[in-house]
Amino acid sequence: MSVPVVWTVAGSDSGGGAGIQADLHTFRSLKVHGCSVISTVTAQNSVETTGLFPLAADAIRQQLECLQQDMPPVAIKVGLLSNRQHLQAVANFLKQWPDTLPRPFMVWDPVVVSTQQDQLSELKPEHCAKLLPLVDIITPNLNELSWLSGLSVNDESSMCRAAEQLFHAGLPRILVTGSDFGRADEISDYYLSTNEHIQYIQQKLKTKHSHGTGCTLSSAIAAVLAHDYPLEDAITVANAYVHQGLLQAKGIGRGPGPVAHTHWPQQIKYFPKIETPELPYIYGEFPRLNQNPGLYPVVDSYEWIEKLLKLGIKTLQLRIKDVDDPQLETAIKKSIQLAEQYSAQLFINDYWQLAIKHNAYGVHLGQEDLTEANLNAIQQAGLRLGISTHSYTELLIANAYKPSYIALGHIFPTQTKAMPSKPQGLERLRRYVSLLAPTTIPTVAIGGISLERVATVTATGVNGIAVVSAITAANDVEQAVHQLLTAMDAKVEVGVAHAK
Ligand SMILES: Cc1ncc(COP(=O)(O)OP(=O)(O)O)c(N)n1
Ligand SMILES: Cc1nc(C(=O)O)sc1CCOP(=O)(O)O
Ligand SMILES: [Mg+2]
Repeated sequence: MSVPVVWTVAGSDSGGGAGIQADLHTFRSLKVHGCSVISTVTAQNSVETTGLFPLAADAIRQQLECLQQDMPPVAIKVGLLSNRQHLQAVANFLKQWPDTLPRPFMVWDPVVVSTQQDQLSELKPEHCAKLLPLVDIITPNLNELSWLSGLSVNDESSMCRAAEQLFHAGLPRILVTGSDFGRADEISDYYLSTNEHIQYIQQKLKTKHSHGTGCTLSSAIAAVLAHDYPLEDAITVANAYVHQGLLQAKGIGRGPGPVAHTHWPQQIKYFPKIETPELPYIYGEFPRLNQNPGLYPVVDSYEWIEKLLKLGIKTLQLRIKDVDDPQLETAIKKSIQLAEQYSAQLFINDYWQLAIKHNAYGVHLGQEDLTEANLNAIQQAGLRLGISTHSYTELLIANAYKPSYIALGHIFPTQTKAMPSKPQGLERLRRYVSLLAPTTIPTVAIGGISLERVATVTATGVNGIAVVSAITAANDVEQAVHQLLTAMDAKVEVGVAHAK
């Protein structure tokens, strides 16, 4: 597989902790090929900056043009631009991006002042208006946001006002980094666009070795995006990469040492808590499953439920998509009663009120349902809860509710449902399964899983495999169930189950 190319346009930090050096370390750790366009050479150590040597704007232009001829990027991170001419050179280059090349994703970290509080740039906020409409996201800290917007920012509402001002200037999105707004223990990055507000929250760390965090975060966002993750996941993984780097940072030099650069974050303890204003808060956890899901058919009628229970299936889902079906409540009620007789784990998709009313074993909800459904009521009624996820970000949101299982989809292309996200593939499934392992919450893979694919999916360590068409489109259902179970090496006898 080819390695994605990412560029950084930034200053050189002779101390090796920030700027171009931090960006290239990040790119290497996150497995992209990094190209570097140097804007300024700084004489800098961990204590002070003693010299700034901005290159001529023409040197920046030539580096950019030379790279474009041969190594076009998937994403570009822009850091230190020392003056108006630098900014103009980058803006002109982007404006003339040829239609023949895919447009790269642009991340701009507007660096003005160093960690040691040295002024690094002569840029004025009014110069920045030229670049704002050409980038996809900027990643300022609170001081930089204040500087850019000309507004004082000291709480969430002034932060949102400052962001609005930049949106009016043509900026589409912003990630405001490292804000605590007076909280003692937690620190947040806020992602804001005209219609979204996501907060990435971490425990505050005591380390002083945080040199290069802003550069590292923005270059990590560019690197993860280049691997074709959605933006909210690029931010999630970049946030975890920086948190891991802060925890592992060793002091080098007498001042603040550099963030450590290791590898793609793999442990859930490094990942942020994610909140949005719409997501409900609930305390406690949902009941555990009686057994791992194993083969988990998802079907749309009572008749299917009955057939599968008789074949020995122990975890299954009733997913009726016709809201006007006059038999809806009857089908749900009868399915719940029959599954109970077979001691099976039946999940009702979507209709959580009916599931509570008829005392179902569990409910399955999608991410968008989390904001609508009454999770407290489901929990109080003692029902299990399964939650769908399609990304790192959704997985972390689901995990915070301590559900009975977490579904990971869609793994392969599926004909059964129109999906807004891309198929995740086995490599991401493996990453998610191992990320969730310490939580002991069972995982279920779904989407495009056919008999031929079952063995490789099982090998990821996932605890359940949910299928629709592999069963409902089979000519011989009993044989399909038998083959799927055999492929999963499930120790369930087929065709002999009886109600208790
Ligand atoms: C096991 C399992 N995983 C995912 C889904 C999808 O649920 P949802 O996101 O609620 O979408 P719909 O099924 O309602 O279209 C599922 N049903 N089961
Ligand atoms: C209902 C559903 N939910 C998905 C998700 O990823 O959330 S994929 C999916 C369809 C699964 O059907 P099949 O096994 O026929 O591909
Ligand atoms: Mg649903």
